[in-house]
Amino acid sequence: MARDTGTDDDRVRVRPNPRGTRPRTKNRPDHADAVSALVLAVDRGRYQLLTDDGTKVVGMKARELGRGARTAVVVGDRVGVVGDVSGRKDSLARIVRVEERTAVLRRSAEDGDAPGVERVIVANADQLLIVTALADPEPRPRMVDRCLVAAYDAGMEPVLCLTKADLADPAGFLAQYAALEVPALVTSIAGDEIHGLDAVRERLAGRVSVLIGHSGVGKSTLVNALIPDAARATGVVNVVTGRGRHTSSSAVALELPGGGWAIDTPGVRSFGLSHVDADGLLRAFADLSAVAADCPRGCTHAAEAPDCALDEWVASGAAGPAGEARLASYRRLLAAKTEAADA
Ligand SMILES: Nc1nc2c(ncn2[C@@H]2O[C@H](COP(=O)(O)OP(=O)(O)OP(=O)(O)O)[C@@H](O)[C@H]2O)c(=O)[nH]1
Ligand SMILES: [Zn+2]
Repeated sequence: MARDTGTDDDRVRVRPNPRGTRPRTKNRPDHADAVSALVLAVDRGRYQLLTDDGTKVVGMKARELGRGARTAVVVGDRVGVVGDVSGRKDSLARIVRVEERTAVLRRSAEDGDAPGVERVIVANADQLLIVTALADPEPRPRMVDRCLVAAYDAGMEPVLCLTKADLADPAGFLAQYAALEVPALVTSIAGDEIHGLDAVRERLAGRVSVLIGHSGVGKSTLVNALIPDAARATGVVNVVTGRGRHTSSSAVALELPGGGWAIDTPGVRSFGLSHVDADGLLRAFADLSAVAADCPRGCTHAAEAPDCALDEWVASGAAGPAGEARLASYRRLLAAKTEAADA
C-alpha cells in the first residue's frame, strides 16, 4: 500500500540534517524525504533500483516493510527509497514503501515446492508477451493457455509472439487463439535479419512488457535484437551481489531504446495457477462476464455446469456465429487452470 506523504509538493521535501539534530525516531511514518524509484531487478535481498532522476541505486528492504511473500518487493514495483541514493559503489539505500500496484503477475507454487504459496513475479506491467517457437521446439498450446490465464488474472494484456516462422506456418497455431482475440506477432530469421522485429518494437514501445518463454524459443535472440546492450544491462545487475553471472531466476527490467521496458523472466517457465478463480478469469472477458451475471449462484461456468447462462447465450444465437468457439476457448482456459503447470 502506498503511504501518504502528506503532500506531493516536492518543495516540502525534508532534507537529511547533517548535524543530526532532527529527532531520531525509530518510526518515521512519512518518509517525506523518500525518493521514488523503479525496481529493475532483485537478487538475494538486494534490489537494483532506478530513481526518477535516472540514478541506478542498490537498495535493501527496510525492516519496517516486513518479511515474507506477502510483503515482497518485485520487479516493476514503484518504491520510495531513503538513505544513500547516490548510487556510488558500495552504497546501500533503503526501500521504505511500495506504491500501490496496478497489474500483478502471480504464480502459485506447485506440489513439492511449498504448494499453494502464491508469489508475485512482476508488478505494474501492461502486457505479457508469450514467446513460443512455431517449431524446434514444438509449440506447447497448454502452456500458452496457462500463460494466457496468468495474464488475464494479472490484469495484463496477453500478446502471442511466435518465432521461427521460417520453420513452420503460423496459421494453424493462430487459429486456436482466434476466438480469444489475442494479438499476435510473428517473427522469423532470414540470414542475419529478424523479420517482424519492427512490429514487435512497435508493440513494446512506451509500454511495460513481460517476456516469457521456454528455453530455446528465441527469447534471448529477440531481447538482444531489441536491446543491443541487454547483456551489459543485465551485467550491471550482477554488481548487486558481486557475482560474475546473473544466475538468479528472477525477472530483470531492461529499458527499450525507443522508450518502455522489457522485463525478461529467465527462470520463469510455468505458472501454478491455483490462485486464479473462475470469476477472476471471467472478468477478462467483458462479453461473457455480462452474460454470466444470470448464472446460478456459484456457477463454475465449466462445460458440465448445470444451467450455465453461457450455454444459453450460445444456443440462443445471441453470441453470434463466433460465440460457440469463444465459449469453448474460455472453457479451455478455465480447464488449463487446473492442469499440471508444466503441461
Ligand atoms: N530458424 C530460426 N531460428 C531461430 C529464430 N529465433 C531464434 N532462433 C534460434 O533458436 C535458438 C534458440 O534461441 P535463443 O534466443 O537462444 O532462445 P531462448 O529462448 O533465449 O533460449 P534460452 O537462451 O535457452 O533461454 C538459437 O539457435 C537461435 O539462433 C527464428 O526465428 N528462426
Ligand atoms: Zn455459468
